[in-house]
Amino acid sequence: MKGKKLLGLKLDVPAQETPVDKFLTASGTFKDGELRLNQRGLQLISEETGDETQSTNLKVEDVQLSMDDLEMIQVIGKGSGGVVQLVRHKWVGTFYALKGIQMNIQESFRKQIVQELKINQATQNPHIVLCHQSFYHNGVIYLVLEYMDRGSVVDIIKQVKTILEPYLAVLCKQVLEGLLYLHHERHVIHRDIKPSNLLVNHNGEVKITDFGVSAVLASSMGQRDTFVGTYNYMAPERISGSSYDYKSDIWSLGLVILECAIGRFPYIPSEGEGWLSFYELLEAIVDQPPPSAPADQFSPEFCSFISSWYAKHSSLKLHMLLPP
Ligand SMILES: Nc1ncnc2c1ncn2[C@@H]1O[C@H](COP(=O)(O)OP(=O)(O)OP(=O)(O)O)[C@@H](O)[C@H]1O
Repeated sequence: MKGKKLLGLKLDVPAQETPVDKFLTASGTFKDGELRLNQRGLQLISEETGDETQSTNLKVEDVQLSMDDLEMIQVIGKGSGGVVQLVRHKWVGTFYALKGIQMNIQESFRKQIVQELKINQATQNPHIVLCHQSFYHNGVIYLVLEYMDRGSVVDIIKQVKTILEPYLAVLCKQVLEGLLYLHHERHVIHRDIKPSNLLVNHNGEVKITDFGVSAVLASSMGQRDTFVGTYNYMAPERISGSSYDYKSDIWSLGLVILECAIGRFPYIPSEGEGWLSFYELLEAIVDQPPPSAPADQFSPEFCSFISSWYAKHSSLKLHMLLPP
């Protein structure tokens, strides 16, 4: 492997895992400064003294959910952190996606996850999957997420093989609006834009999920088996260890859009035999010219959109990509 530019690649060997109970109080609570996470959810300790008799118009999401309130319907997905299940609120009938994250990881990552949960729950935008609540139960942190009933873009590609340009324009616009919100209003980089993190519902709405928490999990897992899936869509500057910023999310989205158009991951190994190693793929992303849309299959506008995206991902501003 040539790998000159990969010198900065960081592959942290996970430190010895510490048992979960080391970070719990006797009542089964995570505490990190002002933040507390237990079966009753994520709370700021200073908020607990508030006058709880004030709220008159409670919605189900305003009442802290626990495992007892939820009926498991079926498993709908599995990620590196754990399983995602479709659940129904027993009394109200609302459906949610319940995502479990195993907390048998290092304390520093656990703390980061709790911090990220706080940002997640404060994030409200039509193009970001809503995280209603979170709670801790038997060694697992559960996120109660808005249920996206058409699954992810991975499921859509499996069904339709390729997505036509007009639909791609709609998908792209919605994801860009979500990113615009994350970057400009929340000042966070998603870090893990990929097809399985773009979810769709029956109204045709596309929403970004998994910001923050999944990036922490990805770094906590280092080179475990999930590493490949997580890093495929990384921008070259991230792989080579240079500083990266909001524009790295744009690179990843460009790759996803091209994948949706051509029906396969845009980088192909030169020998046609599959990647010899994961590092070969990383090297290709760093060294090879960025993939392009085949001119004989796509409109000139789409081809130029993709090539200008890659060419300028380090200098583009998000609003330049959005139609007026
Ligand atoms: N809110 C949701 N509504 C409907 N389905 C969901 C929801 N969240 C996740 N899923 C489904 O569960 C799958 C697994 O999601 P999860 O976020 O755990 O992992 P991932 O993004 O696929 O992979 P990784 O953990 O490596 O990032 C998704 O691909 C999607 O199909």
